[in-house]
Amino acid sequence: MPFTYRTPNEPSVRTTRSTTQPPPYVSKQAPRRLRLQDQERVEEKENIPQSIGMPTEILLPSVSRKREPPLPSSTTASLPRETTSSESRIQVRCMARTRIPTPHGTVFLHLYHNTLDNKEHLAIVIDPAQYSTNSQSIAPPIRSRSLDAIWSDDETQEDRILRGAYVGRLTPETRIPSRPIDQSRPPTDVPPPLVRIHSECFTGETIGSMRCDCGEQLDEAIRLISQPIHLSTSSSATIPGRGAVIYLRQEGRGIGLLSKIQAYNLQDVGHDTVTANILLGHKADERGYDIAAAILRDLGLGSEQGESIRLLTNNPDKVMALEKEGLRVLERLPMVPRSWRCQSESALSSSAPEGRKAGVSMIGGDMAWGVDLNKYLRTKVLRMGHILPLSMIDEMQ
Ligand SMILES: Nc1nc2c(ncn2[C@@H]2O[C@H](COP(=O)(O)OP(=O)(O)OP(=O)(O)O)[C@@H](O)[C@H]2O)c(=O)[nH]1
Repeated sequence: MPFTYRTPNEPSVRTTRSTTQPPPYVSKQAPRRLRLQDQERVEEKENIPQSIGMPTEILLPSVSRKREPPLPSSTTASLPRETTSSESRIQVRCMARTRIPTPHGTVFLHLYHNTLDNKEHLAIVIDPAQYSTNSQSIAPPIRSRSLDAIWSDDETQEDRILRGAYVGRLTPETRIPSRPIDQSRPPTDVPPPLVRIHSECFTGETIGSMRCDCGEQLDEAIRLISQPIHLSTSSSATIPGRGAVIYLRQEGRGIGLLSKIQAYNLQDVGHDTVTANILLGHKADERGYDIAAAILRDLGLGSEQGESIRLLTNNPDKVMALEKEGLRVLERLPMVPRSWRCQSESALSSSAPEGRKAGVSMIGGDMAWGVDLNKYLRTKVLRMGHILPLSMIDEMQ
């Protein structure tokens, strides 16, 4: 008996299936925008305040138990007065920041809460000059306004250190709490920071799946942002690389891991990544970038008061979404798959299947290549409008 996947707007598609299997799958998960509308209606009805109120648990003996206060006025005040998009509503707060050593150098992981969803979105800030003990950087430090704000009158130095509101290095001997930062940034000759908006991909980033290029892209973004910056004023002068990866918890282009796993099975029976989403009752892409924009503003990146940004992406939607949010994107830089750039036979391992190299797609790993990935990349270009030269991949066939 034929198996029919029904979707509200699409004609049904038939594949073959045994009669002993369960009834056809119909996704009960509405597209993201509809879900958010529903959530807003419930909030309005129940008059739930749009502040973020989570308790701060004790982690240090000297830190007192406190409720998290409402968003600091500095963050709210940084929002433009006239807004047409969601930016007037969404507020973010950096709850904690810490140093993470990586194969590409030191990064600062920032964990954010927001007033739109209950996910913990992240910012990976690459600005090692802040960590350096000996240099006075000529570039403005990339810091979170909400993290550096004073959260309450009785906030102690220990509270601030615990949540990462410190400057320089944190050591057993050195603990220098940060101060609230000035909104304005003096203009500099330093090139605008590199920024990537990255969407969560458990399969690609955690278990090294080569169905997609997500793991490699995350690694490549951190690597690129960490590269020293050559200053135009002098051919030899460089400063440490600086920028940020905004890591959004929008697994599977916003459809969630369950649906993405089902979509992979649809891909194995012959559909591409776009059709698979649609057959499950989703849109090809259900992501939003309003939270990313709010986080960037909080970091002083792309906002009126901050620096403009250079965005690492092949996806024109991301550039448009940020510009619609009022952010200043000076330039788009492509994310060309490593295997496309490194086409010689010797560059592809002969020992591993499909040219896979050890550590591929993990942070600090090598390049990914394979039949599934090839299909995925092609579909992104041909059906999702991603800007990549397909001629490069064709030369590899
Ligand atoms: N639904 C679905 N999501 C996928 C699939 N493969 C990867 N993803 C998700 O796709 C997201 C990444 O989006 P991509 O379309 O690869 O790239 P992008 O972020 O739009 O564009 P770039 O900035 O150029 O990388 C992550 O959330 C992944 O979990 C798939 O086959 N189906």
